[in-house]
Amino acid sequence: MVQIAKVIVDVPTMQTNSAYSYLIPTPLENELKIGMRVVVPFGNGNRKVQGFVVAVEMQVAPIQQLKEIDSLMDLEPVLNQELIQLSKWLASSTFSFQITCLLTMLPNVMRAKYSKQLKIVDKNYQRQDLAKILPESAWSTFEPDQLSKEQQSELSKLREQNKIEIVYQVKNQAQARQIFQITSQIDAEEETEILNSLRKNATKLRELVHFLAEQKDPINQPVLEKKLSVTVGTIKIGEAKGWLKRKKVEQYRDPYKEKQVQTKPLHLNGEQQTALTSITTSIKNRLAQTFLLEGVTGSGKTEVYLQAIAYALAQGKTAIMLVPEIALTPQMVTRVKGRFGKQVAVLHSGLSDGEKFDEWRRIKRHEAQVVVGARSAIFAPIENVGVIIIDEEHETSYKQDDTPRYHARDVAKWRSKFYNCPLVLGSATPSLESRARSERHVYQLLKLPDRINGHPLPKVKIIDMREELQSGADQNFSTPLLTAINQRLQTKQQSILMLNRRGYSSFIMCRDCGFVLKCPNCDISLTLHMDSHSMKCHYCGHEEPIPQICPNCHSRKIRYYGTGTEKVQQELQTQFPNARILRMDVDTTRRKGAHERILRQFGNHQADILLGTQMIAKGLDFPDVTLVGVLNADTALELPDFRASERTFQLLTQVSGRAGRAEKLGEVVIQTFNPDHYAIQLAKTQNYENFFRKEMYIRHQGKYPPYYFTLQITAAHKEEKMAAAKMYEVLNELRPYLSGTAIVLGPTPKPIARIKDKYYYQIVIKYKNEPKLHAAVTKILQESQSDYRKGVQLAIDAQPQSFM
Ligand SMILES: Nc1ncnc2c1ncn2[C@@H]1O[C@H](COP(=O)(O)OP(=O)(O)OP(=O)(O)O)[C@@H](O)[C@H]1O
Ligand SMILES: [Zn+2]
Ligand SMILES: [Zn+2]
Repeated sequence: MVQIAKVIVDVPTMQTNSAYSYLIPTPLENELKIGMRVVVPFGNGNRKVQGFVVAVEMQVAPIQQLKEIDSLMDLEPVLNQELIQLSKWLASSTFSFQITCLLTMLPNVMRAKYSKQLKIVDKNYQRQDLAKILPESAWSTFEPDQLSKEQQSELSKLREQNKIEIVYQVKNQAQARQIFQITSQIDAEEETEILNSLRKNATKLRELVHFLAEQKDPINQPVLEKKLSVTVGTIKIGEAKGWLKRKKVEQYRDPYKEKQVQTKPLHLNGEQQTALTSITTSIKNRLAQTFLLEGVTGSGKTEVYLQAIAYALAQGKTAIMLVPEIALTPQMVTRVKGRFGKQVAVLHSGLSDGEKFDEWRRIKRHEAQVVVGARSAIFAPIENVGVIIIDEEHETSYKQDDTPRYHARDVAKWRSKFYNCPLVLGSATPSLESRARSERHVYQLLKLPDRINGHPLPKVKIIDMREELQSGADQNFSTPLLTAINQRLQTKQQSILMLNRRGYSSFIMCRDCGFVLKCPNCDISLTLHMDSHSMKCHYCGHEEPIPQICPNCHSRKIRYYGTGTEKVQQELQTQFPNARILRMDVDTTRRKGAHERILRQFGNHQADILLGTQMIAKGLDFPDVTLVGVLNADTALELPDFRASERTFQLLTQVSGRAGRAEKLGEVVIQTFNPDHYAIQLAKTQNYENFFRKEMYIRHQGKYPPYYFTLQITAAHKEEKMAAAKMYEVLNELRPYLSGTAIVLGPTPKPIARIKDKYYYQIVIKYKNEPKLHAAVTKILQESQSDYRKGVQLAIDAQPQSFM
């Protein structure tokens, strides 16, 4: 019998979902664990590649010669058994490779080529002893694959005993920042004695002694320095006299170190209480139930989440809470941290790699019990989960648009089953899929139909821009909107204005020949940006100077068309010279912390108007905002997509919900060229239930989700005919496996047929029940590996968010 490790290898050009067997070298037999990364020889040339150990088995000595594990990349598992199991399911359900899924679950620093260091973490463990195993010179650029198996084994044991660890050297941030922690060595009795021995005018020393006599808990040196305004010198005297002990401790980078205001649970209203009780009952009874919490904007969903988390913690469990990408996170993080303080770990894309890694380690070491984060936080290495919450569950950002193309909701469901804990999906405008599932009692529907304290929903006015323009109004601002803004300025209330297009104007056109300046790499017009004085492509980032004469006919009559946030800001300022305007879009929030700053300024009344793209539509809770204006409600409606109405309704309802959340009444003005469209009409009354029924009818007619499942397959190539040919080939291969009830759309070019100099062709399959489809597509995926060399990229998206 021999010990065999099953390893999923990382070979990008030859990916497979099956694990390879490797012999475990004797010195590593006890140290190699499932979930560690290893270096193994692979292929004929015995090239060294990294891989994940996913199983360890005893086998009768195999007939063919097995290769040996080369070395351990980790001294401890980086993924636990649950996550390894999850990766397998994820690979299958998203048609991707297991290695891609495993890597997706790790923080960036562990994926990239950062250098590693060996650190002693147990202060009782001696440097000399470690030096016996490995010379100190090898600690700072620690490369496990350069070591003998015996050395690796020894180090692994030390890690297990928590004496050492591997740290990653993150650019310009020393890994694991160290600070001194101070522990008092004196008590009240000694205080008098010591004070008597000190000179009267040694004020600082006396203060220090007095402080130490009362301070029982360890305190960080910087905090102490500030508190007593003493110098390091004074503290060192204290150390020399034996009044205190100083010890180096690791300080995590804390992106939210500013003091959080501690908040207490609010007294719930009846509906909140009913919803909470359903959830806590599931937590208590360990039921993997999915709840859909449908509550109008401002109905207090967040408070229900917080109390459900509190309940889970009280039961000795942990919690995961997902929030949509970054825009919403600052306010939400503040609210969760305000309730649970240090127990919270935050994971989202706004953090640096180092910060994310620190938070990830805190979770892994069970130092954090609540994880709040964006999509990928669903892979947090947290255990013993008691409740999972997905706020704004309808948000598209929960679906990753690159491999693995997973939806966080599906991963959450898997983990909820694994831990037998409830999953709570919350929204004022649930996705049609989720709402339909609650109709069939797959999910349990919980409703919060009213705003807190009986505050009414804001009054919504729909403005027909066709009429407005005929009566000579401004392009961007109707008379009623201008009047409403003016009123707010007079009464010192705040306004939020949304325009779903950034930049200055959406395109430029020659009035003589109709020429529109397009991106050379994509089938899309370039957007004018005044602040950078350039034309930019929002798809590939291409940038070029603003043309003064038409490149086509050399006419000088080049005009700007369409409006972006930049131009509106300028016009708004002209209309209201004294108004203080903040702009929030991708361009103004590129820098780290910019989001937080803009929102803080608005919250502090340093501005009257917050103007932005859809980024400002969700989650914001500012009591003095009484006006919300939507400058153009039609941008989403015009897209050739089956979800266009759903997106429009959701966006309008969400953004309307920002108005009148506290005592003062709210008003919403929506400008549109399609005032009769049902998505806009129903957003007027914010009647989700009516919208749901109407939209379900239309989806049923069109055979779209949630009545049908969908699968999108896309081929990309530099040459259009190659992309098209591949799609026809795929379709021919699939046909025999499809039943007569499946509907195939395409092959067709994508609505934007060319992006970044590649042509895209797609097919969409709509189906109800196709038992052979999964296997057939998996096979096509495996075979497509060989197309890589021909430059054809195949992408498979199960249940895509749109067909665009
Ligand atoms: N039981 C309660 N008593 C008093 N105030 C409450 C209660 N529950 C929530 N609130 C307050 O009401 C406001 C709206 O609540 P919250 O932000 O949780 O609503 P929401 O449903 O999550 O909103 P949205 O979906 O619009 O983001 C908040 O300021 C919150 O502090
Ligand atoms: Zn021209
Ligand atoms: Zn482009």
